[in-house]
Amino acid sequence: MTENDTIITARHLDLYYGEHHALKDIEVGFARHRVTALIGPSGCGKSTLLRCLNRMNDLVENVRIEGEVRFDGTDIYAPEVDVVEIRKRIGMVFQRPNPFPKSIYENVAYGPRVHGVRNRSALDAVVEKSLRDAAIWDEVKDRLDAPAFSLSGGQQQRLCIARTLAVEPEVVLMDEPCSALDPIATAKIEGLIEALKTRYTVIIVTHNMQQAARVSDSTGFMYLGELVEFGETPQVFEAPREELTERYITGRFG
Ligand SMILES: Nc1ncnc2c1ncn2[C@@H]1O[C@H](COP(=O)(O)OP(=O)(O)OP(=O)(O)O)[C@@H](O)[C@H]1O
Repeated sequence: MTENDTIITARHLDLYYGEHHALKDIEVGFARHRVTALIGPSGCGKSTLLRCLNRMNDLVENVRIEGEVRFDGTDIYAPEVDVVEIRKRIGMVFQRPNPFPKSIYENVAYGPRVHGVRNRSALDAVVEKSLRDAAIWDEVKDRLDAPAFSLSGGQQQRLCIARTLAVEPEVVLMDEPCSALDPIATAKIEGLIEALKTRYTVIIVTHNMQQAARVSDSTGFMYLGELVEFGETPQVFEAPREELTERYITGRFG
């Protein structure tokens, strides 16, 4: 992979929660306009790695990060970096849908407003586009003023994706976005992820190996804070190079 194809690169990345060494010398490049899945047993560091990529771990007390994360060549941990700008360009969708206690419209308009869009027709346009891109426009277009909490869980998650897309990120990080959803809502989000990669780079943490195999182009397998294997998804699932990976994906673990 050339530097150009890689949008985010981690080099010699170590993370400590107090004494606990949660990420160990991670070296990885995430490809632009592709979907990358991070898999591995509970507690192996998937969410921690994901949160390092847009500095979400800054919000955690007692955390120490060493090494480098570069986004389009810029070291995102450099002192002069504007964290708000980084989180705008690298958005995040969480495990449980977390809409604001506001209307559907206001949830999506919030980010663009914070970033300076004031004009009502410009906001209307961005709200419609984001809801369309998140494949929920048809379901909500006649009730944009209804509370976000009146939507189903799956709809709320797509609304949260629309809210993330509204500030035009380049990368969308998803931390187990389907774990609180039923199979139908999950299928909708998986279809959406496939559609998003033409314009965005998606990095998704999932417990669900079938989901990783279905949605991703590349897969990273983590174990005890290390990135054990990283490669094209069919290779990782069908011909893993590492025995640990093979044991995990065939269910012969522990
Ligand atoms: N805020 C925190 N403070 C202290 N330790 C933490 C914190 N967050 C995570 N850890 C620890 O770091 C390790 C990695 O956690 P992380 O949540 O990244 O794993 P994970 O692979 O995403 O797990 P899961 O699949 O269960 O969500 C675990 O041992 C966890 O207990």
